[in-house]
Amino acid sequence: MTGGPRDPAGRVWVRAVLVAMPLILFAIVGVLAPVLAPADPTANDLAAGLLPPSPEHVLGTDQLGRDQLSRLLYGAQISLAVTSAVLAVSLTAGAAIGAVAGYLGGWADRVVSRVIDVVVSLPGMLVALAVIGVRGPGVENLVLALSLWSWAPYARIARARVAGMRGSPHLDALRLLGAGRGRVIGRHLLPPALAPCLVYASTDVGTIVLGVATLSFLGLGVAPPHAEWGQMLIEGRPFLASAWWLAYPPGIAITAVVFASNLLGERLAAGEERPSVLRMVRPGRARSGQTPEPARAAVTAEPPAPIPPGSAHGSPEHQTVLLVRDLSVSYPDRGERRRVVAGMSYEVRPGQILALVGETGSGKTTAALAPFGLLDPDARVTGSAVLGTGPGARQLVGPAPGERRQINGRRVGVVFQDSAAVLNPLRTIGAHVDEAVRNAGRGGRRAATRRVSEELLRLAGLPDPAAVARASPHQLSGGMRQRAQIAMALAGEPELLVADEPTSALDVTVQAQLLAVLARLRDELAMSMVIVSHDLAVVARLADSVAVMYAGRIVESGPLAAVINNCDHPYTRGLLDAVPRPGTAPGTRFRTMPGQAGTGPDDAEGCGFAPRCPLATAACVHEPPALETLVRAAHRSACLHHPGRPAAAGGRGADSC
Ligand SMILES: Nc1ncnc2c1ncn2[C@@H]1O[C@H](COP(=O)(O)OP(=O)(O)OP(=O)(O)O)[C@@H](O)[C@H]1O
Repeated sequence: MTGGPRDPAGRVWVRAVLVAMPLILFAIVGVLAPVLAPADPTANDLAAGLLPPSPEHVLGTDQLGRDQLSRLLYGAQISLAVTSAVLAVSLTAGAAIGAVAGYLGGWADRVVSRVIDVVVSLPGMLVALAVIGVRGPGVENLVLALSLWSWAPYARIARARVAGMRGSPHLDALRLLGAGRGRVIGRHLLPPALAPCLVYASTDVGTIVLGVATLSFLGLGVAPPHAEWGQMLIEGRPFLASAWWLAYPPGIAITAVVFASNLLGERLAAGEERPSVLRMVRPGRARSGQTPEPARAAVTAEPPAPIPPGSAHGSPEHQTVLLVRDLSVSYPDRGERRRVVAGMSYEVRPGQILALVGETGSGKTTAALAPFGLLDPDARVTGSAVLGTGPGARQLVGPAPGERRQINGRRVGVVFQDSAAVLNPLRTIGAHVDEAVRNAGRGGRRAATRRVSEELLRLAGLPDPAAVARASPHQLSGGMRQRAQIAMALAGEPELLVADEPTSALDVTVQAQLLAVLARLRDELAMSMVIVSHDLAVVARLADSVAVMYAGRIVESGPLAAVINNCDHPYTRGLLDAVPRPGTAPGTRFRTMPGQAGTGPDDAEGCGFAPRCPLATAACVHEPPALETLVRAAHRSACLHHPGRPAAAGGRGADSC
């Protein structure tokens, strides 16, 4: 006989059933009350009033001689009936309203979201009191009153779930196949939205049972002589000292149902909200193993052949996570517009890191953030930037703010240089990450959201996520704050992470640790990244490909090894000379580039770097150099002389890297 491995899933179920036992009993007793009750719960027998528990009356009798056990069992039936009715109304209405709003987006979504916010923020019991005050007590009015404030959380959950799926390739494919709105919502969006709603419902059972009991306790719920737990409590209250069996059994029943409901909800929510960032580590996307190595070349400037959104480019060499073409950015300047980035094209392939490097003011940050609408509002962005390929591809230049919200924080995560400016000093790190999780549509109840946040903090390399979540930003070091930012950026399971100078404010050791975290995310999650840095040493440790920028243009681009070992452009040469290398003798002076950094792509008629270039000739001043392919197709450089191309006519191979 072989002992099979223990089944953890089975144990989880056993525990869930044990936790839910009071609820299961509540349901069974509620349904079978007429069979189980030994007596009529409304039959008076004044001669047998206030009898203590005995074999004849297991839970004693009340002051009217009614059998307490029978009243408790029938009380379960009433609570169960009202709770079921309220749940049916609020879950159906809430999930439907939320799903439609999440699907439609735009103003309909905004209006519904505001209404949900208002309803959720109202004290539920006050709403119920107002409704019953207007319509009078009774079971129907009780159901109406409780449903009126119970639907909103379901609507919020369903809305978030559906909004998160709105831009998915799956839905785009359905639309392309001609599926109508009703079918898309009913068949494809509601079922996944119902799952978290049902989890929430398990907790809501306790809230509703408590609501029914409270309203009956106040004389506004189920009217006497019907047995109801809240009513039994108020009837037993004057006898707490002399006849404990009147108030204690209904009190214990209410407490048990509420506790069981909350515990079950938490348990189910833990499974429901487990972060699927971890699920991203799947064979098809992991870099390690036998998966096909994505094409190394990740940067190109020509030909500008945009992949239109919706077209299917299935082969790996055509797959891009981000495809930017002819990107230009200008700002208003003394009545005119001044370009700070001009005609820039780059692309990021799956699981690859592209580094944008250059001196300060060269336009790296602008080029990296422009596709995502993260520049100042007065920036004018033109060109094309397509996120993803196939049916899920999205044109990023020019969409409405609502559409952007579906991309930023979800499909794209951003890490900024100054974590102190990003993090609110008055909020804990956990609150920041929780918010990012909720914004990404992956929030659940508070504890479940926090569990997701802690997983994300762990993923970002923070060893004690629970303690970090409780800390304020000022209690963390710069490196830890950057990791917290990374955790926030990962909340939406992004396809692309954009990191703007993520390590520049850190000391060398911490810098190395953070680079290791980013490399691990790339390697383990096959995450694509755009890293902005002025530091070629940083880039050399992390990037798969590099685009060197000068005065708003790419001057050299290609795979990391090609650019670092066989650089062509004199500007790249200058940047490399400024990097300290291992083994350099102490006291060695590093070469610095003469002159001022270029300020913009339109400031010079010819090559922007010519005024500082040791190789510049008259032609350079008048002729703007194109980004040309060197020896290998992916390696390009914009220099008339091409010193790095050994065989080129006029080339000066000796001066190359
Ligand atoms: N809001 C703005 N209004 C006007 N010009 C701007 C604005 N933001 C950036 N610029 C200009 O755009 C150019 C590129 O700036 P960007 O921040 O992209 O450079 P960078 O290479 O990332 O430099 P750094 O490393 O210093 O951030 C600079 O000349 C800068 O002055």
